[in-house]
Formats: sequence, structure tokens, C-alpha cells
Amino acid sequence: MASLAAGHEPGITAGTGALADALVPASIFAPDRGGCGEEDDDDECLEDGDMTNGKPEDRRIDCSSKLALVSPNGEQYDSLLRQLRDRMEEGCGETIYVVGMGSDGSDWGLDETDMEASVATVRSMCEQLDSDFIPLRERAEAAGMVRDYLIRRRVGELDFLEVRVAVVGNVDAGKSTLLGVLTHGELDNGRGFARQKLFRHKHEMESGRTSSVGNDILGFDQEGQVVNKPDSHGGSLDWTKICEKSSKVITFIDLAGHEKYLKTTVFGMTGHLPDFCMLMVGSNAGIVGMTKEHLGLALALNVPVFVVVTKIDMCPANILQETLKLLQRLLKSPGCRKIPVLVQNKDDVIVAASNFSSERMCPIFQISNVTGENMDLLKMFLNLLSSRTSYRDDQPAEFQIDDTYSVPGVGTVVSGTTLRGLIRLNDTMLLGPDPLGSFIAIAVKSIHRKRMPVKEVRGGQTASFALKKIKRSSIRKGMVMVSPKLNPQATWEFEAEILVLHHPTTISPRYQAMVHCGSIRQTATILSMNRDCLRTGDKASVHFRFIKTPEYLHCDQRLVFREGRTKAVGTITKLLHSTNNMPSNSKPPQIKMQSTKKVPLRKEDGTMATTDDAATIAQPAGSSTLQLGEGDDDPQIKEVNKENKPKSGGGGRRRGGQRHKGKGQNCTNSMAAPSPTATANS
Ligand SMILES: Nc1nc2c(ncn2[C@@H]2O[C@H](COP(=O)(O)OP(=O)(O)OP(=O)(O)O)[C@@H](O)[C@H]2O)c(=O)[nH]1
Repeated sequence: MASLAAGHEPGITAGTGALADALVPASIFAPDRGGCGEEDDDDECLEDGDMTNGKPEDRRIDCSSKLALVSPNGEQYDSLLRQLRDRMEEGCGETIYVVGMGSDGSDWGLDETDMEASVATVRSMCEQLDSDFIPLRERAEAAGMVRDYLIRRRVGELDFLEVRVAVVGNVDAGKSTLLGVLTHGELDNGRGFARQKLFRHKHEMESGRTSSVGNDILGFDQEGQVVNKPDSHGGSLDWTKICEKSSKVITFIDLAGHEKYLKTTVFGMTGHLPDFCMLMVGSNAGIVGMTKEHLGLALALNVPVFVVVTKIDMCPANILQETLKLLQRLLKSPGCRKIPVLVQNKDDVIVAASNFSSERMCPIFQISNVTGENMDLLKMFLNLLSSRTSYRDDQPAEFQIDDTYSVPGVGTVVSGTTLRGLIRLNDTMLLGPDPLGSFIAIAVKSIHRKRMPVKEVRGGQTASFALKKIKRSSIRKGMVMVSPKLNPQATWEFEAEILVLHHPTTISPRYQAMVHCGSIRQTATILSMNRDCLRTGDKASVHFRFIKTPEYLHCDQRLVFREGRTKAVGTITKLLHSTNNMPSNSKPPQIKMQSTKKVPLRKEDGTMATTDDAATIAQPAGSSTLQLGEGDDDPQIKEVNKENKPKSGGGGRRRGGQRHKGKGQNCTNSMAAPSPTATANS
């Protein structure tokens, strides 16, 4: 019978000996029981014993035999169809379907006749669901053949499935090079050839878009072939053409590797809503620099991680083994609790992709950007990843803004991610909150997806909207556009359960740091907490207040709270009403927000510097070990930072946290508000 690929946790223990024992082969995740549409939505219980079919009402219809697809009666067919539809919805329009496996204990595999009949049934179900049916692999099992298929919803010319992958890793791990190789289809020379293409592409600015967070796209057609065809002269990519030809588009959120850009990296991870995180590790350099920091960030935000180990062409075998060993030790450590899985062939890719959403599994690829070794496996995996954001259209729409532009002849344009629901051309949405916490009605004049004009966007899709009758200066990152049905409220104060990942001393009430939550990035003060003070590793329920403007929040949203190397992660548990509607600095609310765009500067390496980059470049030489000031978005903070620069010795910039101390606050060593010296040393 048919089975949707499902894994079971292998229950391995950490291997201490040879690497082969330590890293789990992907095959260990291969499903050992089938069941059409088995429910395994608990990501912790891959070994769920109840593998009977689908929803309870369907359980009376026996689909557990591997022969269920051979000639189902009407009721069975409807049940199978319903389960497939549910599964496709869960996978945001696609799923991997296995034919020839049952959950009734019989040997797997079908003979040729039964396989043909089963395939005909699945094909007919795919037609009903207007989906493509793409063979992935065939393998021999005890009683015959088993086949895996990718079933993917058909999309119109202007539509495609969208998956966002954040690309992180230490400097020199080969991030830009890999993206250059993937998106431009030409191998690297080991001396920066491939990344040059990417930079050139980024510089074009044809869309008028520059972003502190780079974006590159990779399109796959229905057959899983890459559609990117760079222009033979300039090597540029035509996004519209790629999107038109693609059934799936991977958007890479290219995040900088250097520590000084950590603020941007955090913003990319929270604000750009990645479905997955691709952690790059140079095989020769190993787990160095920001690798752990970036991994920790992905874990804190519950973003499933896969690892790409690069430069295997130039790495001696023993060093590569050492890197893999350290990697698996890190992934299995109590802080990560991942199951590292080495992906070595196409079977492994299918098993890894089928089980990846479990969040526990962490596939590891070993590639060379120079020889192209294993690049086909990585591409195949990317094509099989499905979005984690549901695309149900019946929910009221919510869109979070991560950037704003003024486009000549068009007006104000906002870009960001549709969190849920459906937004159509000419819809009226509520935009806000402004500094007073209000939302204003706004009409959507035009919609672009990946630079392509479209009529609608839905949950999980990124988009840009041209807005009517609004100045760009009155919109800031972190604002939202939501359906009027939601009657949105802005929040000054909220409660969150937080875990302190790192702090050099103690955190007490009145401590201030930057809250990253979705595309919101604003300093907040701790007003109170259920403990006297917090140290590294402590958990607490904390009452926060934004210092500048109220924000649109939800319970259960993840947040990162950081100031320099101090980092805490948490979840919003309660939105609180506040009668105090004034910013902490007691100045009248600024109606005009700071422009989020600057004239781009050129960085030393030839890339375009962005707003964040510009702030960093402005730091004196020798300050690279310091983090960016937390309040860089705030013009007032920029002023203070400027004033403080000569005094702070190590190029120290005062942090936003300090600048936004409430009136009458004491600057104590308990870090209620850190002193400039403490900051520079942190
Ligand atoms: N031999 C070899 N060289 C590689 C490989 N991947 C990248 N490189 C080289 O490594 C250098 C650094 O690669 P980048 O792509 O710039 O590294 P990055 O991670 O993007 O670095 P940042 O952007 O600074 O964070 C370049 O000179 C590449 O040509 C590989 O697989 N093999």
C-alpha cells in the first residue's frame, strides 16, 4: 500500500569511536512502517506507534495494506484522496509519497502489475488535486519494488511555491561562493570567481532594491531541474523569467558571516522568516568564529538547520574527518539535541528531506564549490524542501514590513513577508502601528513577488506593495499591514518567558537591550521579572516595555533579546495594556520615522554597503571585536554614538540600551544599565 514517507527516531547513542559510528547514515531514517497519511505531527515522536491511517473518522476504512492503492473501492479512494490532500496542505502544496509500503506488517514491495495499478490510482488522485506526480526513486524490497514520488501542486505561470533559506556561517566558509555556484551554474576557481557573479548581480539594483540582507533566488521546474539561466553578457539573472519557469523558488537570505554584522544576521533570522537555515562550515577551518553563534540563533528561533561542509576538494582527509566529528559532537550536545545525518547519495536526500521537518534531524552535506562534488545532492534536497508556513487563505491577512522604498513614478513601496491569509490588489489593509499606536486604512495599489507583478499573495510568500497616499517616512521596519477584521492593537508592554544564553554579569530590572521579534527591532526595558536577577542559563518571566513606540505583537511569538554579547531568547506569553503611551525618553512621539534607506556605500570587497554596513564601516579601525550599537536605527542613538566615539577608546560606541535609560535610572554594575566601560569590555 501507499505510504507517505515517515521516519522513526533511530534511538542511536552518541558514537565515540570512528566517525562512521558517530554520524548517522540517512538510511536509518527510512520509514519502517507505512500508512497512508499517518499523522506524525509531534516532531518529538518519530517512533509514534500508532501508524494507522489519517484522521479518526477514516480509521474504519482500511488503507493500511500496501495493496490499498491497487484497486480501492469508492470509499477507500475518497479516504486516500482526503489524506493526500491533508498531507499536501501540511506540506504547503507538496509531499513525498511512497508506493509499495504498508503499515500492516507485511513485507514491503509490489510486483509489476500491482505497482502499475497503484501508480495509476495515485496519478488519478493527483489529477483530482491538480498536482504533478514526479518520480524520485525506485528500490527493491523483500516483496518487490517500492517507489517514492514527489507530489506537488500545479502552479500557474505567475505562481510558484516559495521556500526561504537563511544562509549563515563564519567568514570564508564559502557562503557567497556556494550561492554564486547554485544560482549562476558555474563552478568556482577557489579564488573568488563564483562570488564575483553574485556581487555583480547584487549591484545591478535594477529593482531599486538594496537590502541589508541579501537575497538570491534559485528556481526549479516541475522536473526538479534548475531554471536559472544567467545572461551570457553581464551574468545577471532575470528574476521574472526564473519565477515564470519555476514551480518552486528557493530564496536565499544571505546573511553576513562576520561578527560585526551579527545585528543584521539576527534581523535576517527573525525578520525574514526563514523556513530553514543552511549553516556553512569550511572543512579546513572547522567549527570556528560565528558558527556556534549562528547555530544557536537558528535553534533559539526553532528554525530547522542543515549543514553544508565546503572546500572538501582542498581539505586533507584527516582534517575533514576531524571537522565532521566536532560537528556531530556539537549537534548532539545537550544544547542542540540534533541527530546529525550524513547525506551521501540520492536515497539519503529523499530520506533526509522527508524527515527534515521533524526539526531533530540535521542533514550534513559535504561539497566542493570548485569540483562540484555532491552539488547535485544539495540541489535535489533544496528542491524537496517545503515551506513551513501554512498558506490557508481563509485567515485574516497579516503582512510584516521589513523594508521601505521610494520608487520614482510609483511612490511608497513596502516589502516583507505575508504571515497568513490572502492579500489581493486593491484590498484595504490597516497599516501600523504609528508612534501613537494607531493604524490607518491603506489601499494596495500594486503587488510584486520577486520583482514580478501579481494580483495576490498568500501566507508564506514575500512581496512588495505600492501603497497609496502615504509617505515613506511614516513607515518603519516592524510595522504591519493587517486585515481590518483583526482590529489590531499596538502594545507597549508585554510579558515573555526568557532564557539567558549569555550574559557576563547579571541582568536586573531596568536593564535595556534590543528586542528582535519578527521584523521588529526596538530597544525594550525590563520593568520587572519573577527573579531578582538573571545570569547565564537562567529562565524567567519578564515584563518588558518598548522605549520608543508601541508594536504589533502576538502571544507565542519568538524573540531574541540582545545587547552586545548578551543574548536571551524567549516567547511572548502575555500582551499587557499600558496607560502610559509616551516613549521612555519622554520626548513627544516622533511622527516622522527615520528613513530606512541610505545611499549605498561601496565596501572594501566591492559589495554594496547597506545601512547596517555603513554604520559598521563608520567605526574606527580596531573596533572589529565590538558589536554594533544596539540602537543604530535610532537617529538619537546615532548622535550619542558619534559624541561618544572619541572617548570610548577601543572604538566603543555607546549602545542604545544606555542611551534610552529612563529618567532617574541608576547606572549600576548589576547591568541595570551598563556603563560605557562595561560595554566596551563585554
Ligand atoms: N577550493 C575551494 N575554495 C572555495 C570553496 N568554496 C569557497 N572557496 C573559496 O573560499 C573563499 C571564500 O569564499 P566566500 O564565498 O567569499 O566565503 P563567505 O563565507 O561568503 O565569506 P563572507 O562573505 O566574508 O562571510 C573564496 O576565495 C572562494 O573562492 C570550495 O569549495 N573549494
